[in-house]
This record gives sequence, C-alpha cells and structure tokens, in this order.
Amino acid sequence: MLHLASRSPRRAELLSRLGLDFGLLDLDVPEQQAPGEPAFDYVRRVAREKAGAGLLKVLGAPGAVVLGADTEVILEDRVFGKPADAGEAAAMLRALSGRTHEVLTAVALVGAGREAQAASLTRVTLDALSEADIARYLGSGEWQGKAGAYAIQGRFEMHVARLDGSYSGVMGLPLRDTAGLLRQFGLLPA
Ligand SMILES: Cc1cn([C@H]2C[C@H](O)[C@@H](COP(=O)(O)OP(=O)(O)OP(=O)(O)O)O2)c(=O)[nH]c1=O
Repeated sequence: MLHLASRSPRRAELLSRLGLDFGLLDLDVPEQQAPGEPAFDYVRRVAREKAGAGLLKVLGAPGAVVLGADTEVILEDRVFGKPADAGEAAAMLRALSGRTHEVLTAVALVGAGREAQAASLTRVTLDALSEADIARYLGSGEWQGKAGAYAIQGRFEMHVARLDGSYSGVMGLPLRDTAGLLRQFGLLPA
C-alpha cells in the first residue's frame, strides 16, 4: 500500500492524477537547512526524512511504501522556504521580481529496506513586480504555506514570464519523476 507523507493538499491532488490508491500520513518534520548545507542536499534530505518518518508510522503494514517530497525556491545561493509572515513574503517577492530563480523539488520513496529518490529542477522567470502587485498578491493570502511566497497554480501565474522544467514540480510533486519512482517499486506498470 502506498502512503503519502504530506499535509499538502496540492501533493495529494497531484498524486491522485497518477491513478493510484494511497493513504495520507500526517507528519510534522522540521525543515532547517544546516550551516553550509548545499540547497540540493538539503531538499533531498528533507524529502527523505518526511518519507522515513512516515514509514515509521506504518512499519507494521506489510508492503507499505511511503512517498515524501520537499520544495524550495532557490535564488542564487539563497533558499526560500515557506514565509513565516507577510513581511517575509514581501521580501521574498521583491527579491524574485524580474529575475530567474529555480524551484527544486525532491521526492523520496521508501519501503522496508528500499529507497529511491528523484529531484526536479525548474527555472522560472518572473516579470518585474511593482509594490502594488506585491501588496495585491499578499492580500490574496495565496502566498501562505508556499515556498518562495507564491503559488503558480493560482493568480500568481499572471506574473510568470517563462517556465523551463516541470509545472507539477513547482506545485510540489513532479509527476514524471514521481511516476518513474513508482515504476521502480512496481507500483505503476513499466
Ligand atoms: C513555488 C510553489 C510552491 N508551492 C508549495 C508546494 C509545497 O506544498 C510548499 C513548500 O513546502 P514544503 O515544505 O515542500 O511542503 P508542505 O509543508 O506544504 O507539505 P508537507 O511537508 O506536509 O508535504 O509550497 C505551491 O503550491 N506552488 C508554487 O508555485
């Protein structure tokens, strides 16, 4: 049985598009980048920790497989996770305005004695955002709980000039990479 270790409704919605049955595990894994830890290592580690924590919850169940994922927005050497408040969200949006950043999503699939990982990198270029654009977007509340303080699947897409990579990866679960992992575990036909 497949389980999704995530509180994100987007991840559940995306995973359901692959046509599999799965259960949901509610977990709270701390997300804290270690000093000097490269962004790529950090995102992969957190995805693995989410899946691993989920597996601990279902270890009794034979054949249990758990999927965890983590998404961060990377601007040069800065990593933007979920903003704590509107002030932090505004600062992230100002930094991202008119520039190209990367959205990195790592996915981990773990079962008893088995583990596989994938990572998806998408380059996103934003139009220049005015202070009025930012204020209006903050007022929508859509930034809450989103890495980099925006959700491409909502009204923010009007500011996206270019996307090179995986749209579902930006939303939190890259479907092509996820399907590849599920095939490795025999959960999707090869
Ligand atoms: C950039 C971007 C991020 N996001 C979301 C995806 C993730 O849910 C979130 C990043 O936070 P994550 O820590 O990756 O995930 P989460 O805390 O929401 O869920 P969980 O750990 O329980 O699985 O940002 C969007 O929905 N749209 C976007 O355009």
